[in-house]
Amino acid sequence: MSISRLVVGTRGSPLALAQANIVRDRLIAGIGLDPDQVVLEVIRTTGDMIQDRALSEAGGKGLFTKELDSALQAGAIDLAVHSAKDLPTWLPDDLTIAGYLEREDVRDVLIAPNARGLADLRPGAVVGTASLRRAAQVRRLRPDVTTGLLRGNVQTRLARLHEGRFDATLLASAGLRRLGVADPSATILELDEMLPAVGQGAIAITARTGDTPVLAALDRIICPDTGHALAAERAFLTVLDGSCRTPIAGLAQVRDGRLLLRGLLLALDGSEWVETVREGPVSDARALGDDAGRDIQARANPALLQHQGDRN
Ligand SMILES: NCc1[nH]cc(CCC(=O)O)c1CC(=O)O
Repeated sequence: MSISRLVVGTRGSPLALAQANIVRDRLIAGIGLDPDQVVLEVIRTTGDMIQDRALSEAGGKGLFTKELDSALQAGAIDLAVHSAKDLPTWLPDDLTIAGYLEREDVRDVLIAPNARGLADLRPGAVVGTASLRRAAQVRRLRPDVTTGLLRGNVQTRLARLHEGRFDATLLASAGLRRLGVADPSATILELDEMLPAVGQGAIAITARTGDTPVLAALDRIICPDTGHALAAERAFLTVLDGSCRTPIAGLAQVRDGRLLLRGLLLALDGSEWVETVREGPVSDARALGDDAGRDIQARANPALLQHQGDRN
């Protein structure tokens, strides 16, 4: 069965639209559709309407996906584009992750008008972020630094920072690149100081389970190595339950059929952490992730895991 029209569901934020347009361009080039055969359908999610609270207090990641899931289930869209980072570990049975585009830069960036890195922040600096993972890793290296809630889309956060309320903020390099933002105050953070979130830098595409024509079309634009990396990272996160109140970082990198996975769990204030590394063939991706999660579970101070299962 050949495809005559594809409806791509996306959130309406500038980053979401940029990502949906990347997928749309790939579909047009990859399966030879006319531009007018691939249309974007913008869907507002609950998460887009919450500006004042940390997401961890408002109910977690599913807030960005629920409405897109419903649109897929209702047949209003044929595929949905997500930041893999914001995709919950659990999906409804009738939906599936068709795959991921080739991953962008996975690293985080420090945006600080007066500092060239974490070590260079003034004593007692205030870093704005809504990410427990970023806050914990900043405080691991700089216990003197305090963190304050700064959320909203990328442009909002940059605007608040440059108003002078914070000394610095952290953003994903991938998002800045996709938005074409080149902030002169940006310094890339290396993986040893700031391990990214599971899925960071990857664009995920979901579709209906068993929708063969759509899944076959998506097969032609997805990146298998990113799929292996994400399988390991998501298995890792699933073991630890990825509670929004537990800072967790994880990154798998694939080279020549081998996968290297790093996982990290931290105390909220960065005073304690447990890390683990697994290496093996990509065919074992899920098992490596699972194993890494269990290793952290076994070695972590139980107090670090106490928020497990909090997610609703
Ligand atoms: N939670 C918001 C979000 N989801 C994905 C990205 C960046 C793009 C990516 O990681 O692929 C961002 C912004 C940020 O963290 O700076």
